[in-house]
Amino acid sequence: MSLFVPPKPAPLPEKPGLLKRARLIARSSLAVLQSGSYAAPGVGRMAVPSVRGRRRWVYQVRDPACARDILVNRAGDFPKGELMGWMLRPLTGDSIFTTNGEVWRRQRRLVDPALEQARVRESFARMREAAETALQGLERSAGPGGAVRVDDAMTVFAADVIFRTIFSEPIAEAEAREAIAAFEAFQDLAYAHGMIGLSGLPGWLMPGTWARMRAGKRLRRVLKRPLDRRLARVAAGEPDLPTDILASLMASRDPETGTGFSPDELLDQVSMLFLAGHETSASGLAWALYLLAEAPDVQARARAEVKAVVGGGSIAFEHMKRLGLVRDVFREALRLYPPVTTVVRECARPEPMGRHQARPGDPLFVAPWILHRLSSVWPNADAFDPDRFDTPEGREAVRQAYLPFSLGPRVCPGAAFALQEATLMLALILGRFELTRDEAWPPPEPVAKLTLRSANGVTVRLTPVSP
Ligand code: HEM
Repeated sequence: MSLFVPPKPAPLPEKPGLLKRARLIARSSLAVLQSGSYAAPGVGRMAVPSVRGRRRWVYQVRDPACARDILVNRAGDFPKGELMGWMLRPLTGDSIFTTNGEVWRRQRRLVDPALEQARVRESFARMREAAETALQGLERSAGPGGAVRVDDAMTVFAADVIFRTIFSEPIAEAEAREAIAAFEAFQDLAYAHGMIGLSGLPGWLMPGTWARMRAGKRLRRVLKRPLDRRLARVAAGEPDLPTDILASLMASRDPETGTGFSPDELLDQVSMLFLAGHETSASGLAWALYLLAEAPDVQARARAEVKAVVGGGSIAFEHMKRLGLVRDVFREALRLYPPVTTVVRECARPEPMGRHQARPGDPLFVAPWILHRLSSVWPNADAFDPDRFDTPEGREAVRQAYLPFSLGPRVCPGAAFALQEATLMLALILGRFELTRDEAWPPPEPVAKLTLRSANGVTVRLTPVSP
């Protein structure tokens, strides 16, 4: 069986000048990652323009052992940088995503119970409602064999899932549009500001700083409405309140200090869950659908699995663990197209990085994008091969260099949630449609901002299949 090998983005031009480099990085952080090799582990570095006179280096970590040291073994020595906090603060406040030290540890202790396995199981029915709504939308936009922008459809779906599982209410269409538009404006500016910020330019001098703050506020307003409704119901002592992620966040008490989240902190955490939980899942799903459309053999086998497991009835939580191939399709999409292409940390003190000496404050780009494609670790690294997870070589490669959800103490607490929502959505789509390439659509152009997207969207033809 021949495997589908998606085209890799073009490598960086040989020795681009500083301005050209700045333009490439402002468009996509893949420019930093693509400057290194996909063949062998290593740590590279790239100069970025600096306004502070002294040359600034960004380190590109594509060595599995070094990545593990930074994220797992010595995580405390490589905190998140203030630049990321500044970039995201207008949307997520001082939430778990950007804090460090004791503040982060307390937040993590309070957030973990909201996303633990049992709660993910409880969320299944709400995820299925959102998936059914998304399917109806796909049916309407596809018609027979029509081309559909599946990246847009998956963004609305993932936003709806987050809304329903946090608040136990669907997101109204107008609110979804408002939230997604605000988020997109925010993400473009936040990314550009983060990259420009590497140069040391103060935020108040960057064009678009106010627009980023306004976009963050707009999105927070959408999320504050259902939060206020719930706080009012709790204050009124209403019985039978929903048991959902918000209820868990409100009830959470830090076992060490006995404190819970204040209403302002709740808004920060809810906004952070919206940011961390919808763009990433939407990105992974869109790439998975693209890969399935290009790999008819894998698609047919995955559809047969769905039919064998679910039969003609409604999909249930109990089916999830038997949808192994569908799940591996998603895991393989996360390998080739990790939604978080770069996990960014900084040095707290001088550190040897490969052949170089990094200085305190130097940014480290730990790169799932490259680690997942290292030809010295992954057999047939560039091919779409979901069966690899079932082979001894594949399992070894996963152990060494598979980190779509990061690793260590700051590993994504939403991983089980994301795998469940994606397996469910893919299974429902496979049961309802055959996916084929849209010949009018040029191959996708991966562009990494806060998450990995395709510059020209992801379009797939959907043809209804008989049940
Ligand atoms: C395919 C989907 C997802 C992917 C690929 C993903 C990936 C990641 C990665 C790589 C990180 C580490 C970022 C860093 O350290 O800089 C992270 C952190 C995080 N993710 Fe996810 N994520 C996904 C879905 C979700 C979902 C659905 C939720 C919540 C419902 C979530 C909540 C979080 C939170 C709260 C953090 C911060 C953890 C901390 O710093 O302690 N993620 N995610």
